[in-house]
Amino acid sequence: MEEKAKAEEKKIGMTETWLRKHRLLYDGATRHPLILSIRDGTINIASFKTWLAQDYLFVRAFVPFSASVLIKAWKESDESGDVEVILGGVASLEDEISWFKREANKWGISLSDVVPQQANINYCRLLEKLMSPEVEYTVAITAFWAIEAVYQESFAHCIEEGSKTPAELKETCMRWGNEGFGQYCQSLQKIADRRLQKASDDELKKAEVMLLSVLEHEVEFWNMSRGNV
Ligand SMILES: Cc1ncc(CO)c(N)n1
Repeated sequence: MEEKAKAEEKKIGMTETWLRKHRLLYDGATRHPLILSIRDGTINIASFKTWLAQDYLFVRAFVPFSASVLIKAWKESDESGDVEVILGGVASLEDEISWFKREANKWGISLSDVVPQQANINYCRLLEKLMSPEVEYTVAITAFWAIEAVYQESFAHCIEEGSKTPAELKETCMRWGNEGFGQYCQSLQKIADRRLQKASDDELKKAEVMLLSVLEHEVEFWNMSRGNV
């Protein structure tokens, strides 16, 4: 059966259909060894610091990307509520950047000296491609949702009952693992599903390929911290 029909029959969204189809890759992105090591308390702090420093650079690039999704929503969306949801995300990035600065300070990391690693450069390049006005809103919002959802699922796993996450890493996990962020991700997923339901086959294909690309970049991003293990 065609995927679109499958999604309609089971009354699940296109994004969920894709996550089931690409389960292995999704688990690779959300249950990475770095995340598992945070959860079981065996994390090497040097790995954490590498991730933190690299993610600060990523989030700086994520700001203009988020703004570009906001512009696409304003121009192309069939529902005005999308703008508010995305605006909420854009607005929270100022606090997020301040948090990265405080957290880096706590760990003795000088952010101005951080050099982006290849996986980070590659991921930021993908964000830049997505900022192009030629990229459809449906494709961009699918990527936006996936990027946020991977962090939500990953860090929520570290604060679940039974996890042995070290106390000094709990705040980091709460940042993306908290319920509010989870609800925000669900709002993004709903928008993506609504758009994908109306999308052409060509757009659907592009969005699915983009989802896979995001997941692959997320795995590579976590892998950067392996240099310290
Ligand atoms: C690499 C990466 N993916 C997703 C997020 C969530 O915004 C982040 N901060 N960094």
